[in-house]
Amino acid sequence: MKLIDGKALAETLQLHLKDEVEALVKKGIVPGLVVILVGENPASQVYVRNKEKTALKLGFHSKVVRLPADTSEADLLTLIEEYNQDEAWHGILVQLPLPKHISEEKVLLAIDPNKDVDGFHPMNMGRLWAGNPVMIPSTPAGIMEMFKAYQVDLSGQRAVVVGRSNIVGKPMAQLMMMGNATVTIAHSRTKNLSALTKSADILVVAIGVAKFITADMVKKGAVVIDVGMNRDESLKLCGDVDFDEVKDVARLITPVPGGVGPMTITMLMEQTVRAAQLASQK
Ligand SMILES: NC(=O)C1=CN([C@@H]2O[C@H](COP(=O)(O)OP(=O)(O)OC[C@H]3O[C@@H](n4cnc5c(N)ncnc54)[C@H](OP(=O)(O)O)[C@@H]3O)[C@@H](O)[C@H]2O)C=CC1
Ligand SMILES: Nc1nc(=O)c2c([nH]1)NC[C@@H]1CN(c3ccc(C(=O)N[C@@H](CCC(=O)O)C(=O)O)cc3)C=[N+]21
Repeated sequence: MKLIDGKALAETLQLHLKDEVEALVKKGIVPGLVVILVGENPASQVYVRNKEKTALKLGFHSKVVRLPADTSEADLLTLIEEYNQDEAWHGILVQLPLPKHISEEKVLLAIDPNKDVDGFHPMNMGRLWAGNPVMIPSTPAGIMEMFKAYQVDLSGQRAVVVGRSNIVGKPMAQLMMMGNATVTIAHSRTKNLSALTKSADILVVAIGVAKFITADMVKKGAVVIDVGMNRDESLKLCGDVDFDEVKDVARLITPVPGGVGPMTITMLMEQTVRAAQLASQK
């Protein structure tokens, strides 16, 4: 077994990004990322803090807008429109999940697709599925970077994605299909899931169930990517894959923490730099 070190790869990529930011700053453009967080979800607080830290480290213009949980949908939409109009901000990210009284669909539609560094706007989702992506969701984008760095050739491989969310599972499947893998998407209604996962050369798991994937569900020599962010019995951070078991079966495997998470943040920063570059070419 070999570890896919997402933390180290993220740091390497961030060094390159820093150079790109410096080049932009010389041209008078400072990449700007605004993160909007509604409510007090504790996990969201951690992620948002990590994003803010990284943005500042890279020399971005960065801001986190923290709004109370009872913020109205109308007020949030108005705020998004203000950031859409303001040229100082190249990326706008509204942290998910949102409180129940706010429509996620309306909020995602309100973000200018050119500033949608998450790639969650239906326009960007459509472009991705049409095979001409502009903004790519950062978690699957980070996983594709891991494949590149660890020379995982997807072509002709059998890939299985467990989880069908719009933010991870679906875009992940499409990106691997674009890399010429043969992709199957599994979910909570999939029958005989373990036979399916065991057939995978590449297994990506994004379900949010602690240590769900056990060694008997994995093919010997598979590449296993664990997107999950859960707490185990002792409240320790853990993934959807039972790492201690599966590491002896897999050829390559990502840890949690230190795997997909740091790559997600890095790709978000990269998309913001790209959004700033695109805006400067207009
Ligand atoms: N590291 C990172 O950067 C990121 C980590 N995450 C983490 O990844 C996990 C998934 O997130 P997200 O994609 O938003 O998840 P969602 O909760 O939106 O979706 C979960 C998906 O998993 C499926 N699922 C749930 N239980 C099972 C099961 N027992 N067997 C098979 N499929 C199942 C669901 O199926 P169905 O559709 O049938 O309900 C659904 O498609 C979470 O732990 C989240 O915290 C998320 C984003 C980024
Ligand atoms: N609009 C939006 N965009 C997102 O990109 C988005 C979102 N909403 N909602 C929630 C998910 C989750 N997510 C993570 C980001 C970083 C880590 C991360 O940094 N993880 C560290 C550990 C963090 C810790 O210590 O808890 C690691 O895995 O090593 C994890 C998860 C982004 N998401």
